Amino acid sequence: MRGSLAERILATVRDVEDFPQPGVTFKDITPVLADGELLAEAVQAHADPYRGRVDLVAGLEARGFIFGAAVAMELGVGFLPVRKAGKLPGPTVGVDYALEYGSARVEVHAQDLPDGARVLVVDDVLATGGTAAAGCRLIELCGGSVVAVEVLTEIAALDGRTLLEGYAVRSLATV
Ligand SMILES: O=P(O)(O)OC[C@H]1O[C@H](OP(=O)(O)OP(=O)(O)O)[C@H](O)[C@@H]1O
Ligand SMILES: Nc1ncnc2[nH]cnc12
Repeated sequence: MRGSLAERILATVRDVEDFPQPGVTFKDITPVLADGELLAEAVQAHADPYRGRVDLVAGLEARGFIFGAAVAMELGVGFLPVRKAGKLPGPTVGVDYALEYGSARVEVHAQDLPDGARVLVVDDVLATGGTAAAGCRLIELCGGSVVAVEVLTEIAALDGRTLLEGYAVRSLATV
């Protein structure tokens, strides 16, 4: 018998030990991308609660671009790439944040985010929550309002929801 969407996502995401550095168990979502049926179901599940409720989908680099752009198309709205530092030609607005393995900065083209836009933030993995929290802060700095944060997979032990307190966070599959 076919399992639930969450069970099938968890069975498909691949654990890679010691990547990108010793001690980290990396959640590799590429097998989900390779499964056309599961990918379509995941994108639809991400989009369903937000039909008519968002003006823009923001995807977090890099894997959030893949799911986010697909969700934006499913919702019939535009897509805003939230990029790592130095990738956008600008002018940009940016926020620094800490990662499970290092630190980083995310940036957007604020002129592509209309004032007051209702934004859905999409990524593949929620770990410490640093990336998603930085993305949410960035959208608010630019005058947008965050409707929710959608992730394919949440690593509950890393407690990402603490950094995202006050935001609606939904994960399709939690480990
Ligand atoms: O909740 P956090 O602890 O912030 O971690 C989650 C983030 O980490 C991964 O991206 P990564 O920074 O590895 O970048 P990449 O997608 O460009 O490889 C993942 O795709 C999320 O964006
Ligand atoms: N363990 C992990 N797997 C995949 N992406 C991550 N981002 C931060 N921690 C991660």
